[in-house]
Amino acid sequence: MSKFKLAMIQMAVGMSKTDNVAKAVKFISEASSAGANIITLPECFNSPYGTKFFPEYAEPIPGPSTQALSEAAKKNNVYVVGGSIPEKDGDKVYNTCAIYNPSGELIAKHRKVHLFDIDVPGKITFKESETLSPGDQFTMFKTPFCTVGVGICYDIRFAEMAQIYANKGCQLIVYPGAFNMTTGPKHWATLQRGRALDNQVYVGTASPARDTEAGYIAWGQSMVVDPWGDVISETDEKESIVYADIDLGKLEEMRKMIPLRQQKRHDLYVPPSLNENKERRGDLYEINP
Ligand SMILES: O=C(O)CCC(=O)C(=O)O
Repeated sequence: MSKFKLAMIQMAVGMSKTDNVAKAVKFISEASSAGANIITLPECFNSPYGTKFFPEYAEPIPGPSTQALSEAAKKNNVYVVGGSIPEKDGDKVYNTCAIYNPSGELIAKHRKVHLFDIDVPGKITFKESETLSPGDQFTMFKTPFCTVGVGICYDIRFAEMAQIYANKGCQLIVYPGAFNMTTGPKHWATLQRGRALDNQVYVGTASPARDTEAGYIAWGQSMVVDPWGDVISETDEKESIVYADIDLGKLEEMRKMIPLRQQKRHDLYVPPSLNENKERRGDLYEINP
């Protein structure tokens, strides 16, 4: 099954959690009717994006929002990469993506590992760490179509993470994300094309639709990039579904023509301290064809 259809849902997210979840379920059903096999929701699909909202909207996994995703995955016989929700675990809140298989089983959970703490004076200051805790694991899952790596939004800026996913066999990396009106136009597409080109993988992103009335205005422009770095499907700022036909044959062909994976000088990239630690080095640079 080297060909499949990927859908990235760009949905408007409002103040009502119930409405947000109902909308996500409706979009999953629509994407499935259009033939999608793997469907990704945006970051924070059940809650407005903002540090004050995270604790208020947080719930455990499983909980009502992810239970709805589990049922939608099963009913529509699809993989659902559940964007993210504020996840409550004890006294901590994480920005977490729950992933369901077509039987409705939770097969993986990614807690955003790099928290979005930036300060661009006069433009945007945001500090997720005010209310969120970071995850401490990378997350991959296997499907009959391909192996998928998961990152959330700011995670896309960290090239090593994508490289580790690719080295461990991922052919697709998905990033539910909510870039903003400052970094969106400057970095969003470039980062995706960079991650795709460096690692010769497909990259897909799903953003909330833009709401100019919101406290945090998401950029939108969900897209899918192929291993050549070409944007093969994208949308503007409004609600919509981005579909892409993924062809792993094209990925393999590209990797043969430009054999970066065989040419990498792993012996030169590793700092001496790591070089002595074979186990850790293997973890970083193990190649999984
Ligand atoms: O990296 C950026 O510019 C935006 C990141 C972001 O919005 C997020 O991590 O939620």
